[in-house]
Amino acid sequence: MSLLALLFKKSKLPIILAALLGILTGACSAALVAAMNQALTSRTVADAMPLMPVFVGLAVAVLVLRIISQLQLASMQQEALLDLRLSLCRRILEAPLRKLEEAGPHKLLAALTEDISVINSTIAVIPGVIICLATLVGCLVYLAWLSGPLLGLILGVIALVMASVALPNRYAYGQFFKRRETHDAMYSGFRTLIDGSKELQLHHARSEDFFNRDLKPTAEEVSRISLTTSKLFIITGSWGGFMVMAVIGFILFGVPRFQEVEMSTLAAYALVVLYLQQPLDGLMNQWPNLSRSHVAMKKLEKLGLSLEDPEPSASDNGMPRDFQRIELVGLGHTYRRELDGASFTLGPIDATLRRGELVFLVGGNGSGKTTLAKLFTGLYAPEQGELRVDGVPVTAATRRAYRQLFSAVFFDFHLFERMLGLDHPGMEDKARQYLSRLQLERKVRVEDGKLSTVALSQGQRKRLALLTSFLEDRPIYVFDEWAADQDPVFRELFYREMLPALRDQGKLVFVISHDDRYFHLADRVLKLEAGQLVPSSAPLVTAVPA
Ligand SMILES: Nc1ncnc2c1ncn2[C@@H]1O[C@H](COP(=O)(O)OP(=O)(O)OP(=O)(O)O)[C@@H](O)[C@H]1O
Repeated sequence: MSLLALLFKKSKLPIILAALLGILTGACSAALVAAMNQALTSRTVADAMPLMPVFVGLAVAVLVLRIISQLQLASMQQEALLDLRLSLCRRILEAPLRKLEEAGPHKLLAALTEDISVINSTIAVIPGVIICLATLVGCLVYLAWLSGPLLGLILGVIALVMASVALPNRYAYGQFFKRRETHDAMYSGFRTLIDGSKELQLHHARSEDFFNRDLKPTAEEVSRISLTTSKLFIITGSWGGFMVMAVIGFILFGVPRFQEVEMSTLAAYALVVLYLQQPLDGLMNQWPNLSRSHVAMKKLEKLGLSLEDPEPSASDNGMPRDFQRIELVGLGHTYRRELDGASFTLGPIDATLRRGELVFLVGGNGSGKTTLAKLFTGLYAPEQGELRVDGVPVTAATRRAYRQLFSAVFFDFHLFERMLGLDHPGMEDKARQYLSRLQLERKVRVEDGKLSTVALSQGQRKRLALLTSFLEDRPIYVFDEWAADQDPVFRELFYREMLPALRDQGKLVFVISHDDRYFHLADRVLKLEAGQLVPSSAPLVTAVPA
């Protein structure tokens, strides 16, 4: 969808109003040039004098209309930009996790910053473009009134001029695409620069290698393409200016060869074309912006983050919180790597998990535990099989509601400073109790629904993530190697007290673990090997169920 179409869809009335004002401005501009022409072709100065009030009136009308239409579009521009930004953020919030993982954080970051700012700068020029177009049309109507056949000739020449700049502009559009792709690579470099700062600072040769072979070439490529397109637009812009002169030359010296025209008509034509130079220049100068925004829109669409109105999302409610069992029926997922064609397949997995159960999921690195947890929690839509809650299948329409049954702390968890969505009465008191139980009360305070700090050790941050998860009070808990970076005291607390306490509250507790010292505490142990459930040799296993 083009930017203009999108804007029109989002704010029809302001756009129509601004366009009408722009058209009126263009019409007055054309009338102004007609008045100038009439004054210039008057036989005496006295003959021209009655035109003065018309001229002044039109000049003031153009001024006032231009200001009103620009102001109108300026406020619409900010509204539209805010709308675009927020709808992109909402798109990301609602996009399937797999899609976001496939895109990668650098591409999302580039979309949020680069594409949105390009679209913003284009919205900023739209008022000018509308006025230029309206002036152009108004002047053409005036030319048609002066002489129809002559207008036909002029339009032919203008079409030739447009064709001569269309090809280089097309090439520039391709270059914009290339530059935008290189931007993604540059953002990926920026992420490495920030996320890998410890590793880069500890190894000078690595840091130099990264700078010279990764970062610098992509930054240079972006700069090279930008320079090429800038040069191209400078040349086509100047060429356009030259062609206006060529058209005037054609009017003055070429047209009389083809047909008989009065010199006064030719002079009027030359004057109008000269007057048109400004809007034509304006249009030519805005061309790069329009092309870049088109590329940005295409890029957003490619990411699957089209800015059109999102589908109405399913309600968060509608899943019975008092369910008794969740069934995993032939559940499967495959990761495919485009580069080398390698793939990993999890499943088909069949299992039944019940409320009030403490289930451990174990297996070697890369056996598919986290992937299974993502399928189980509804973060991934199953490619194969389905989930059932008390026998009722989870569908695309109910998946979001299904996810609200879960509280999870993944291995790569994110800790929010604010207790988002948890402002129920007594929350802060409860949080303080958990803080003391997790021995964090001297490090962190909870005030106004906010943690006083999250700048803590990794183990402490994970304890805070656990606290948030307890406050959520959901019927199902998923912990992905939570205890991996805890000291022995907290491991004991976690496995021997906290998990059984959750189970005793009737929660379904699903724990990914490598801590074989605690496997015997589970009601059941599910074991994964190369994406398949296999019988587990861990103690106290009550068979892998179907
Ligand atoms: N986002 C992803 N894109 C592509 N492949 C992935 C992705 N995540 C995991 N994989 C592949 O899927 C396989 C299973 O990964 P998963 O993270 O589920 O294993 P795991 O059992 O949790 O491993 P670990 O114990 O190391 O955390 C891995 O071999 C990996 O190659």
